[in-house]
Amino acid sequence: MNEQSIIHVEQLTKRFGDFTAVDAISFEVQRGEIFGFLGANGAGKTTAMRMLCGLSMPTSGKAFVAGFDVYKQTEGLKRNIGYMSQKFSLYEDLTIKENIRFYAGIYGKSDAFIKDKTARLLHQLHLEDQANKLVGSLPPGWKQKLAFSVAVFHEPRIVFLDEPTGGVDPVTRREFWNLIYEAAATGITVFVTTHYMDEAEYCNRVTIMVDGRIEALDTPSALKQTYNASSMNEVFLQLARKAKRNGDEVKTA
Ligand SMILES: Nc1ncnc2c1ncn2[C@@H]1O[C@H](COP(=O)(O)OP(=O)(O)OP(=O)(O)O)[C@@H](O)[C@H]1O
Repeated sequence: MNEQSIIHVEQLTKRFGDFTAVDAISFEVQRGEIFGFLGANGAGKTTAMRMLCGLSMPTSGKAFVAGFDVYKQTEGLKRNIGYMSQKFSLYEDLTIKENIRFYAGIYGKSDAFIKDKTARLLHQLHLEDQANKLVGSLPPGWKQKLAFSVAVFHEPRIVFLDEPTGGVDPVTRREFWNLIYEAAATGITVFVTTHYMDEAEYCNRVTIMVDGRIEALDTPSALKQTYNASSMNEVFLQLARKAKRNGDEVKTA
């Protein structure tokens, strides 16, 4: 395992019965990288990410995240990562401040840490005047920015983002990516799945999954060169066209 890698994955596989959702994938992610995880619907992105977060047991293969073994050290793993999905939402009937306190409390942060960091966070998001407003009253883009900030509040070594910007407008998506860059600049590694190809261009390296396998992995510029494409969208279409799955298979859990 490379000294600098924060994620090390070797032949990682997940089967549901006879169906192989993730098929022997291998890769490394370096500390501080913004690592994009792309693929058509049903390619296996969420399944792979859930295994890396210690939420789903692999069928076979190896994976270490922040030095923790995803088979045996899931508690340590969960304490050292942040996670945000499109479906993850803050508690709408709690205020902004209460949400922050609730999630920070889960990670066992001290009162002094929570107080100081909350003040800095509200300032960064320009939400000082709204701290006591219910989250349910915020526009969707603000909820997403707040959800991201809460996911990295405990200063994890790596944050997993599963389609974090689904359904938000391009300006808000751009602002969201500024938050991602700020987090990466503090040394947090970012592992992000997205369907937006402009966002793929913002990543340091990008993986494209097709039918459970890693079909390509490189920097956006190297991928464009390899596939003789002018945009990541073109690269993606060339690869995703090979897919036989359509993502409509029934999810059982
Ligand atoms: N619990 C499960 N039981 C059976 N099949 C599953 C289960 N979870 C996922 N799958 C199947 O595994 C495949 C990969 O699904 P996954 O959700 O990982 O894809 P994805 O790349 O994240 O897709 P999307 O972009 O639509 O979220 C799909 O065919 C899906 O139907």
